[in-house]
Amino acid sequence: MTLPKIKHVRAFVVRGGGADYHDQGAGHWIDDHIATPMSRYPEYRQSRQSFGINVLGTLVVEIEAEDGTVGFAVTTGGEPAAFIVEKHLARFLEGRSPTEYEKIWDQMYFSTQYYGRKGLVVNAISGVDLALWDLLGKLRQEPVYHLLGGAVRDELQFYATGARPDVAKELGFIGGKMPLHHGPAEGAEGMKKNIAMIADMREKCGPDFWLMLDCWMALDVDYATRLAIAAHEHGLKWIEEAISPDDYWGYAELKRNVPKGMLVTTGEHEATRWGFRMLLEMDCCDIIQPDVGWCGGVTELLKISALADAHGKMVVPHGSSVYSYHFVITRHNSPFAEFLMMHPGPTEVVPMFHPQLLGEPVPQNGRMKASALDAPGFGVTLNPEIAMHRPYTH
Ligand SMILES: C[C@H](O)[C@H](O)CC(=O)C(=O)O
Ligand SMILES: [Mg+2]
Repeated sequence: MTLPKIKHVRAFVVRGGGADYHDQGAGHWIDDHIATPMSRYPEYRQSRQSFGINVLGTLVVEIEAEDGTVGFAVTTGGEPAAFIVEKHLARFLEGRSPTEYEKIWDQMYFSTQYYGRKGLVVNAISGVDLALWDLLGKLRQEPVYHLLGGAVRDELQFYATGARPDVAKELGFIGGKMPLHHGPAEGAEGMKKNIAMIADMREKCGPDFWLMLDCWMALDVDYATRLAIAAHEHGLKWIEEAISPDDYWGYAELKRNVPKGMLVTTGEHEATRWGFRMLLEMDCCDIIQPDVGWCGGVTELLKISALADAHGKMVVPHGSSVYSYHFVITRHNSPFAEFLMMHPGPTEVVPMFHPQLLGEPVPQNGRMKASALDAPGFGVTLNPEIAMHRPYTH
């Protein structure tokens, strides 16, 4: 079957939540004194928005085929990513068949390598790649997870990320990952408060519920080691992204230092097979957590995942809603998925990328049937009510 060629690629910017899930209103748990690498500066400690965590906004990529079918995806990257998509990447797609995703990825990556390799540029590449898979699914009238090899289980099971693991337990999730609030600059007092929070949640959640801690790159190896040892007493399952993603050596040391049975996880700010090869070969962690909207898209995640499998490691993607669900359901080494609680409390399950997507499935009682993913492509549509801005054209 010959598919119609790609006619046009467009990039838009959207504000207010969605794929840029840190772009929330005042009082949201996700912006409440969470430890970051910027916490060493008192003026940027109380709120992550104060240092610009939400400065970019969401990138929307649309890819239109000659027959009028449109594939789309959302990720972060905002206006600078829109520039890269329109002015640089679009040329590698227009006039080509959507089946050529390998060659297209290769050309996007190597043409931008002199200023790219990670971060924003790979965000932009990921957005294009996901929009391409969405288009391919829509043209073939199949969900993306069928194109990736089909489901290896009947349903997904989820842990929840948010400030209320106790509520997550009541909502049926298998575990709760909470944000760390105080970094090394807040000294012994901050450490005491961090431990008290874990102890309090253990008390509220009972002995068996998984409890995890997200440190968002805020710590150093010494602090992370002391925190892990103290948290072990309260049954912490994993310590996540404890130090800088550039410090592979530090992660290897931390993994050797943590108490037996505690897992070290990282990777949401890592990109491409080459970045993850560093984490895997240096034995930096037990679980890798690529974000499919940031690591290079589905095309790259398949390679990262195969590499992890060969190293006997799990892949539990970071957030990323349907883009993660369609992948996780197809892989044995992705036995569960993350659900980022975007309710401000967070006391209710709301769609992760609300309000940008329509038809976005959510877990019920911590689970989601594979059949919830059966619509063509990634199975979602762009909400026509959101204000989209196209800053560049080509
Ligand atoms: C809660 C974390 O600080 C961050 O906002 C989300 C994250 O890293 C995760 O879901 O993992
Ligand atoms: Mg994280």
